[in-house]
Amino acid sequence: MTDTMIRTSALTKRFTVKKETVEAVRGLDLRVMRGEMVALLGPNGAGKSTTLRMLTTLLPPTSGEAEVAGFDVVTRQREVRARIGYIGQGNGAGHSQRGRDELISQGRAYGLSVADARRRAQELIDSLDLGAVADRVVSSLSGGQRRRLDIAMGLIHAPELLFLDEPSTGLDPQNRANLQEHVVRMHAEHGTTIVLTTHYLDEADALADRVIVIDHGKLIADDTPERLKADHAGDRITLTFDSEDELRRAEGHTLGITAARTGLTLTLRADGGRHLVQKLMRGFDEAGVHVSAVEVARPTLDDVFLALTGRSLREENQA
Ligand SMILES: Nc1ncnc2c1ncn2[C@@H]1O[C@H](COP(=O)(O)OP(=O)(O)OP(=O)(O)O)[C@@H](O)[C@H]1O
Repeated sequence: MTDTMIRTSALTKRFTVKKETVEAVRGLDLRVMRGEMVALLGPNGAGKSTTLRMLTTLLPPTSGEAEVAGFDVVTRQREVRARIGYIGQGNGAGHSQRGRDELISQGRAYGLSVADARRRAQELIDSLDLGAVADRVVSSLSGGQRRRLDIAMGLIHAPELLFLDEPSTGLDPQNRANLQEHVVRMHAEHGTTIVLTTHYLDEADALADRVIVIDHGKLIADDTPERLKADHAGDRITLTFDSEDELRRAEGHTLGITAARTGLTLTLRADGGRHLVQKLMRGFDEAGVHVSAVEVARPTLDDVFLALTGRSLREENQA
């Protein structure tokens, strides 16, 4: 058994549409170890889905290599598929069957005996808290319940590696928190390696041991959420003023730090925010500038994302 669960080397995918070539993934070198929980992040069109599709054998690479659980994704597709679970967006469970029957059929499709499929379905119903809904038809379940059933479907054959493509998209905050709790539990109880993509950076921060950021098909950062925040984004200092005039005068006393302006608010980014605020306030005092509110916030992964890609994932979501 290999300790490296995913290894890619110069993995590349080009699409040609009407004589135009799109380089969706450009020479990606990745490594994910057994038992890790890794978040793959990137703006829209960065190449996340294409990468996942290559790793799950659904799409052949144009060049480069990828191995999953020690097997080449091109020449050993069957072995790879037997070891992975893939939960895409809105696929998985159908509508007309009861949840439990969907699970059992899925288990049978993976070659489990009826008895094993039943046993495994029951285990997943218990561990994903699906007891109350397993005997209802899938079409009657809530979004959060459906998502948990999708996850159970992806886990029926006890995969070593689970790909979760935007697991909580479309869920309300409560269901999202609940789903996260289940993912954490699955990971802890079974040691399943998990690779997830998400548009919620707080989710990546809460769940992932490691965050891999890709943009324009290339890897641009790969580290723990803590180190990414420490390395790529300073504290955020927000200063609010009572009037345009106060704000304009304050702009001349920001110690040379660039300040972004929104309405009557200035936002500055710098390391050591608390210490800096004291210095700024002394400067404002001396200049007779009145500040009506001051806030210092530690950086979030969204700040890191903005620093790395020049785009905010939050803004993209709202767009
Ligand atoms: N089948 C295809 N044919 C042509 N171009 C494609 C195809 N699939 C993806 N692309 C292009 O490849 C690039 C990467 O797309 P991909 O779907 O991998 O991005 P993503 O990071 O998953 O984006 P999102 O967050 O929007 O899902 C995009 O420019 C996309 O338009």
